[in-house]
Amino acid sequence: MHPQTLLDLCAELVRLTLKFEHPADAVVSHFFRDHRGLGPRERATLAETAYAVLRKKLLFERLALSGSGPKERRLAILGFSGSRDFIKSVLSEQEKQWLDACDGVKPDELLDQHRHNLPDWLAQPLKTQLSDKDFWALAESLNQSAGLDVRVNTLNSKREDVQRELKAAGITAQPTPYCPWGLRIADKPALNKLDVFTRGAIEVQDEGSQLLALLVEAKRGEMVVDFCAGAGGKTLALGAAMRNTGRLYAFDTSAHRLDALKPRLARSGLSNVHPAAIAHERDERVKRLSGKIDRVLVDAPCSGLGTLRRNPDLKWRQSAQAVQEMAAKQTAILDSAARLLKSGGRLVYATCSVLPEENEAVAEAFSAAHPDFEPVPVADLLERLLAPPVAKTASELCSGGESGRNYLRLWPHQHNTDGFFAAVWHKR
Ligand SMILES: C[S@@+](CC[C@H](N)C(=O)[O-])C[C@H]1O[C@@H](n2cnc3c(N)ncnc32)[C@H](O)[C@@H]1O
Repeated sequence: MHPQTLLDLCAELVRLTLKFEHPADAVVSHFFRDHRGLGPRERATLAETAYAVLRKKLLFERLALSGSGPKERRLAILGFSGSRDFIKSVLSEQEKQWLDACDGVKPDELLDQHRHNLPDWLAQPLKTQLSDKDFWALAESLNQSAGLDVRVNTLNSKREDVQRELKAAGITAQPTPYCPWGLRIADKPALNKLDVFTRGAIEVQDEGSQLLALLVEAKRGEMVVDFCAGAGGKTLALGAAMRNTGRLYAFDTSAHRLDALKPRLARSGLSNVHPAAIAHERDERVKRLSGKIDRVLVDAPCSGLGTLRRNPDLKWRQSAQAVQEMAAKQTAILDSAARLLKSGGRLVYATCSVLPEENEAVAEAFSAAHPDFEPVPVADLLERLLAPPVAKTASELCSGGESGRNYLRLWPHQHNTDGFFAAVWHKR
């Protein structure tokens, strides 16, 4: 494809994603369906350019002020994911001079917002939680793309065997640093055609997500509920931990998301999973199981702001008000899901948000309102669940409470996972 045509397409895709009418990944997929002739490299350039603009929107809009021509073209030039020489081959003299001037701008000449590229309502609570050094490290890491982790299906495979099999296919994979089920894959190759994938030995899943499922510690023969199961990333991990025994209910209000679980279940070899679409968190099905369940995972709907490496558009599509509304929803879901537990059972509340409003605040309000639920320090659990030698460093994954051990708190810049939170209770 001629570079000029590619740049025009990049500008068009940037225009469409910046409308924020739909999630960026949906806009990109739709665009590719409308342009079927695009090759894999062109698709990669287009998607990465649009994502680069979403990541650095504030900086690029500031730099674009001094250019000329359509704004989306200027943004696409700044975010273009190919080489500078390639893009310059199609720019006018004026555009080249402007781009050189932009490349020459030094970070210390910029306002903070143009360096961190976060909306104020999000930057403020992050600055409150983190040291200055950590805040800037986080901002930097959120502007990188995420790595590729897989969870090995321990029902039918061993991690070291899968690692060897991937190596034979030319793919380098290392055990994830914390989770005993995970492999971190180098260079993000396509995995879905590999035998190891089609026969259900691996599922793509961030190490942080794997750790949330690990905290449930689901066991053989138990009754377990994955209350917000979605497409079942954690359901599959729980089912394997239960060794395909007992009963694992996968609830969600979205039948559409649960449908996406079905092919994954078929690959996994699990037959102990019972997906069920519920109308809302107080659905009859939930009431019927009240007091009967050993373990409940509430992987709550949230702002998703821990996943900005993958979904950079969320910082522009979410708002402080939406987060507040989300926190009310999370509280209602957690309250309702807790009723499922029998005494001695375990409740795990999790989000992929980095905001205390959706995390510690929800957990602390729940503890205060439910004296029959005893908070379990997550660091204690991890010391037992992680393999040595990382088990000794479990507290580095945690924060909250006087000892700093109460909650799981994963950060992209520290743990190389998405941002995650988890709180755990034991029902007395
Ligand atoms: C964070 S996602 C779940 C991701 C999933 N657990 C996984 O590992 O792939 C949250 C899910 O909660 C579901 N949800 C929203 N409101 C709900 C409710 N009131 N009761 C149950 N699920 C709900 C959403 O449809 C969404 O699938």
